[in-house]
Amino acid sequence: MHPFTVTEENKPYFLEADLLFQGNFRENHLRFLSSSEKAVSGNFFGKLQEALQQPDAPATWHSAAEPVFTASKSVYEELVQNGIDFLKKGNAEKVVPSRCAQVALSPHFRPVTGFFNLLKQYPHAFVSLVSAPETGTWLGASPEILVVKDKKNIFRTMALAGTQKLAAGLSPADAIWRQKEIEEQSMVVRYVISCFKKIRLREYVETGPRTVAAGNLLHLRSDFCVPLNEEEFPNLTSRMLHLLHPTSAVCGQPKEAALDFLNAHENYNRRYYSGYLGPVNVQHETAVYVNLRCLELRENSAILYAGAGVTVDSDPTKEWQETELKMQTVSAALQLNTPLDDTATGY
Ligand SMILES: C=C(O[C@@H]1C=C(C(=O)O)C=C[C@H]1O)C(=O)O
Repeated sequence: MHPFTVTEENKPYFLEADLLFQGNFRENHLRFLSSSEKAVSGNFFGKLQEALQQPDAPATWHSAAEPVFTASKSVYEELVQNGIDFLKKGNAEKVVPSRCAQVALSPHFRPVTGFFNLLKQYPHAFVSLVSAPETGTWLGASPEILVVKDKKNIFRTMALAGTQKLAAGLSPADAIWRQKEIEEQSMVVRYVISCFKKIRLREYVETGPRTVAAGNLLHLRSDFCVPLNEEEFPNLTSRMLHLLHPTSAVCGQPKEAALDFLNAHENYNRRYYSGYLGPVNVQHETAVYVNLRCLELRENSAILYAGAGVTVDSDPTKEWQETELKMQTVSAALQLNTPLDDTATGY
């Protein structure tokens, strides 16, 4: 779990796994990787079932004490307008201002049920629930790969940007994009290629952009893949991870100028939102995702986070609406009074 920017309050944490299971949540469908894991799992699943069967027992999770600075519509629109003015002066090409909003939690809320709700609704997303004393508790359904290295030693990353609402009755293939979104996404493509260039890697395969659905939204996505040759490019995955983060999809372009703008104007702590998370070197696979479409749990509330790519052609009210739509992705997890549904848990 890695924050957007590393500071005294926001540190990266490597959380070591005690248990890895693959398959359906129901124990008879699980495949354990070792007998010791099976023993640990008995205890883990027993406690989990118990907690889920007693929805009125007091719920506890790790909750951070950081102050919360939410932005109203007018404050966020002003931030976007500041971003547009900053870009018009020629300081940068793109900035990604973000904000958070706080919503009350139902006393029946259970993080694990929220996790399963997200899993059911977004079968193609990276659905995660992380709870640790150091990070607090985060729940999310990310559509965006930062770096992947699969079992076949293929490296992958993507350029995801440009957002529109998925209209009822239409499929992603019917989407029509404006120049603003096409340019915004092509900046992310150029940024990914510039990272490959920094390490003199020319053998990547680029496909797209094509329209993809992520919950109620559509994005433009280009995919990059590199068959890994460890001799020529040792540690490519970790080198690319450090070069890519924060990408121009969540920060802006050029990176330093965009970061300066965000540090000076965003006026809140992103914490782990737009940082990254995911399994590292688990069974020879690494899958690190950008921490987007996420919420953070506090004692009696949830903090929703979202941002929007701003270029000189942006309209502050439309960018506000975009952040509202992005927040809806994960707030879907907050309708949590439904009992655990077995059919929702296969992955
Ligand atoms: C910044 C976010 O999303 C990113 C920004 C996008 C955009 O500006 O169109 C689209 C997808 C993500 O790369 C977010 O979800 O908070």
